Amino acid sequence: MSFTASSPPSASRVMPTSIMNPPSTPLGNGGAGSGPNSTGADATEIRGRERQGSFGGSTKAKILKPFNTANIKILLLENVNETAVSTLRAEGYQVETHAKALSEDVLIEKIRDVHCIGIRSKTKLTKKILDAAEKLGVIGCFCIGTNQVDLEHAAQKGIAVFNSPFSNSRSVAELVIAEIVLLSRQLGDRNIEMHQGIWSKVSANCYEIRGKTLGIVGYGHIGSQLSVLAESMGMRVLFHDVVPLMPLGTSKQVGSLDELLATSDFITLHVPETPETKNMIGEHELKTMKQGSFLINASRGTVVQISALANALRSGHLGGAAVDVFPKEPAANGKFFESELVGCPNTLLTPHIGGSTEEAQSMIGVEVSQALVKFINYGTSIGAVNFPEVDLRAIKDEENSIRLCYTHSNVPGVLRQITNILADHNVDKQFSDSKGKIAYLMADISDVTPEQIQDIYRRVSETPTNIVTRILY
Ligand SMILES: NC(=O)C1=CN([C@@H]2O[C@H](COP(=O)(O)OP(=O)(O)OC[C@H]3O[C@@H](n4cnc5c(N)ncnc54)[C@H](O)[C@@H]3O)[C@@H](O)[C@H]2O)C=CC1
Ligand SMILES: O=C(O)CCC(=O)C(=O)O
Repeated sequence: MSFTASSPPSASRVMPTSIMNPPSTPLGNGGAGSGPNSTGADATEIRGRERQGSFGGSTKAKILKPFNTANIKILLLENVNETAVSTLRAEGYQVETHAKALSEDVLIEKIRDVHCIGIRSKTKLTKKILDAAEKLGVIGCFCIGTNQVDLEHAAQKGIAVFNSPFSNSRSVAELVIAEIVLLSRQLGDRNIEMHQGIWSKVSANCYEIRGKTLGIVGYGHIGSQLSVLAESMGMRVLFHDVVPLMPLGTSKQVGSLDELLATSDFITLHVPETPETKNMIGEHELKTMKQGSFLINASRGTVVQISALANALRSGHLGGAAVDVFPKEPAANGKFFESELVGCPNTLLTPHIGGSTEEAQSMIGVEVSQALVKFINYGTSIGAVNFPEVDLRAIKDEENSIRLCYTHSNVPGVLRQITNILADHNVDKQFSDSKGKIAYLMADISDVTPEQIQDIYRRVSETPTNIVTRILY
């Protein structure tokens, strides 16, 4: 593709190369129809769309996008909600969907030439898989947890990762409330017996939850929502968290995990998967829990040692457990599930459905797909979990203005290089931030000719600290 002076007057155009190309990708490899003069079917569609941000007053904000959005390939796995599919297709992107997670081999093949991938909790985006991705610029986790992605490696490759921090929190909290009642009344076992034709009317060891103590481990979005719901049902709420947090209602933060375990009738886990939470609940912790108390895990499978839990249930030390997440989960519906917990007394097992409600999935689909569109079209990284968060006011709707998005190594001297490159241009506004080893700079530049755009692109992408350079216009 080449730049000519006769670019269409208001068609959105983007960087001189394909979107999120690796630094080594040569200029102009966008393929047929990807140049600024191309009249891709999406170009007219784009013009009518709502504009990002505003300048106030009557100044028109320019819609920035990759020039030919039909060239952008998005791979959505694990039955990502239709709201996401339609949002992304409405942008003109090519969207391929799969109901299941893919095997590693197939994923490596598929990820090679996509610019964006959307996953839920099953797809592991490891270093090996990320290294196979030649054009990947952004990952959408259509869930809360992001432990399935090698976040640091992604950042080092200039790949931003977005998630939905709280769209399914309420769904998880409601499931846990249901489980507290089910465990307390041994409903799982009664239900199994009835389906086997066994009538077993018992009240021994069945309790109301009113007045009982709920111990929440991890008082974040889910834990705190649960706290409110549990108190409204008459429970006393205690919690343990690594940071001091404002207790909601009459709940109380306790000094240690052991204190919480020793004083609660129900323990529920709502921590992320981290090195610190791996095997957080093992033999010692289960022994510390009260005789006849209950454990609920809807966080991540690695947080609980399954053998120790199975022993505590079979020995009768625990009165029951509800487990939604497992160290090894089948890749798809219909696949065989096995666990030492199968057959344990008063044990509710669910297939990682904490966040699986129509409401949550629909909200997640909208939230994450919008973040992806903003990153692809405008470079906005607000909300990214592994990336510096950068945004700028909308760019003025002027023919010759561009946005430079530069992901680079976070080392001294970079801004001096960029300032030198942009020294003779009119930089309207600029913002830069860093996170760990990488930094991200966004600059809006006006009054640039196509030749100058090429020159800026070339000089910035050739800086030794370059990770990814994009120019949106
Ligand atoms: N079963 C399911 O379908 C779902 C599971 N989840 C899981 O639940 C987890 C929690 O979700 P949110 O409440 O939204 O996360 P959050 O980030 O809002 O809260 C997590 C809390 O855990 C605390 N924490 C971290 N490490 C800790 C430690 N070692 N000890 C004690 N507290 C610690 C944090 O300080 C924070 O307050 C997610 O990371 C995800 O893995 C989330 C949604 C659905
Ligand atoms: O619904 C999913 O696939 C995953 C839910 C979950 O575990 C999360 O949001 O972290």
